[in-house]
Amino acid sequence: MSKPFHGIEEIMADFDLIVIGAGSGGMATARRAAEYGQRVAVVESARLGGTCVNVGCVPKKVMWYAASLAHGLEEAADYGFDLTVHGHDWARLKAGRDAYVKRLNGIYQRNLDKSQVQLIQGHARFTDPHTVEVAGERYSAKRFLIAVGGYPARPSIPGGELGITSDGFFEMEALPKRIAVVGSGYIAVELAGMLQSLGAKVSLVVRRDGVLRGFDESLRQRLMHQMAEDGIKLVTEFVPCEAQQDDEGFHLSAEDGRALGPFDELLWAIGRHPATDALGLDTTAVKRDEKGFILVDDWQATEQDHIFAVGDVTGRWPLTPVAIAAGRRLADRLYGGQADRRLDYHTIPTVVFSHPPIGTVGLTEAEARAAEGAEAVTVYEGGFVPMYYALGERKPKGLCKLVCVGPEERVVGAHVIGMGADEMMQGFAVAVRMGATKADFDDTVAIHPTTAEELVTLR
Ligand SMILES: Cc1cc2nc3c(=O)[nH]c(=O)nc-3n(C[C@H](O)[C@H](O)[C@H](O)COP(=O)(O)OP(=O)(O)OC[C@H]3O[C@@H](n4cnc5c(N)ncnc54)[C@H](O)[C@@H]3O)c2cc1C
Ligand SMILES: NC(=O)c1ccc[n+]([C@@H]2O[C@H](COP(=O)([O-])OP(=O)(O)OC[C@H]3O[C@@H](n4cnc5c(N)ncnc54)[C@H](O)[C@@H]3O)[C@@H](O)[C@H]2O)c1
Repeated sequence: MSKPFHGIEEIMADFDLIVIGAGSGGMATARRAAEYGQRVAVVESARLGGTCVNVGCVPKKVMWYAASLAHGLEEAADYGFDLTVHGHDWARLKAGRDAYVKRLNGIYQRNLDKSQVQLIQGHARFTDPHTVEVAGERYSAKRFLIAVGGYPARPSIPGGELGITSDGFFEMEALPKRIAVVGSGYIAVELAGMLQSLGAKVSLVVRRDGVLRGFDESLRQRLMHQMAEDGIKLVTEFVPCEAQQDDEGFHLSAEDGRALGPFDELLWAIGRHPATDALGLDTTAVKRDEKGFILVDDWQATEQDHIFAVGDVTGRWPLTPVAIAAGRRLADRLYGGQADRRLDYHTIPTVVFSHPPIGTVGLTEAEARAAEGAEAVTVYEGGFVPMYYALGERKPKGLCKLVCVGPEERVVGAHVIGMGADEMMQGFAVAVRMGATKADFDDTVAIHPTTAEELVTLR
């Protein structure tokens, strides 16, 4: 099927654009390009929707809702409900979750059909800069988008192959009684919280002093405090050097000689690798960094002028809406006549679905001080207990913080941990992006009684 390729203008290619990977970034770009009248194909080796739909955001959020309900059941008595809970049916939850994901896979297929994007099923590999091979067939295109995402890492230590990763978490048929979650990023924190809330005894094993390095220090400390109160055992400064499994379960050994275990399950949540190894990139001019992430410029362009990359594979802000936004803007620029369109990677809001959740946008206090000088930074911070907890014993404390710079006190960072932080941050992100000052926040009339009002009443 492949045809000679002499340059973008004169070629006779099978497609205008071939997208490799039908995940968040790939699907969004393919459909947007097709809307502009391009002949588009998308190649996918697994299920439509990629990480987010199948083993990421979506099934994760279902589990977070389940965990939040578990907390809600505890608090129901404070509100007068006389409930007897007869345990939790993990298999039923998993079946419902799997069925929902399957429905989404179907919706993605229908969306491709509606957009007239051709789906090519199989693993794509470049055979030259203008051709990919999929299941023995060759396809050429004027342009390519690499949106292959990544996969969960395992440590290169003896026993690193034991246990599961986040992919395995979504296959678990039952709740383990005792589990070690190794890692300290988003995934470790989120999965540890869900497992604990649903009844597992969780040890969260981190290499350094705590979780979520890079997040604002106040949020990190508050979250670690709450995790401990909720019964999660945080094991710090533990650098695993070996994992073992015997009749009793899994065991972990650390470089300093400490040992942990036994556990019924061991979950590695230590980051993700880009899926670039088997892509045939050596037949192109596309460059990767030392970890395998594809190097792109501010326009998502690689070193090969007709090959672009978006999403996790670029190693920048590995979040679904970021992959989507970068991809859609790329299509607008290449096919929609919008020459300046590209994603601004500053001020990206994000949520950690912990218990309670974290919502954050912009600079942390430490980042602002480093960027602007300590004397230019003013910080407003306050703790609160959401009114929801007023009637009961359990009172998870929230915290919110505004990081401001300059005499005008422009808000460059907004950080919240507490009930509702997940839903409230989107709107505040708009304000921060627009350059709102502390006075703008103060001048905004509060909505009462809510958690969100804490951010406009900070003194
Ligand atoms: C447990 C977990 C929870 C998460 N929760 C959130 C969240 O709450 N919010 C959020 O914003 N983000 C979350 N993320 C991150 C989010 O899932 C990713 O940022 C997003 O999916 C990246 O999209 P992508 O298009 O870059 O890649 P992906 O979605 O990973 O899609 C890549 C696709 O390419 C396919 N592929 C790979 N190689 C080839 C090849 N050679 N040929 C053909 N197809 C190929 C893969 O099968 C895959 O379907 C989470 C991730 C995980 C793992
Ligand atoms: N709510 C969300 O939006 C959400 C949820 C989950 C994941 N994600 C995205 O997915 C990405 C990947 O998540 P992640 O949690 O896997 O990665 P991460 O990069 O956030 O965290 C990995 C952590 O593992 C630690 N680590 C690395 N090697 C280790 C080792 N050998 N032993 C012990 N610890 C080790 C690191 O210090 C790091 O803190 C995130 O960066 C995030 O962008 C987003």
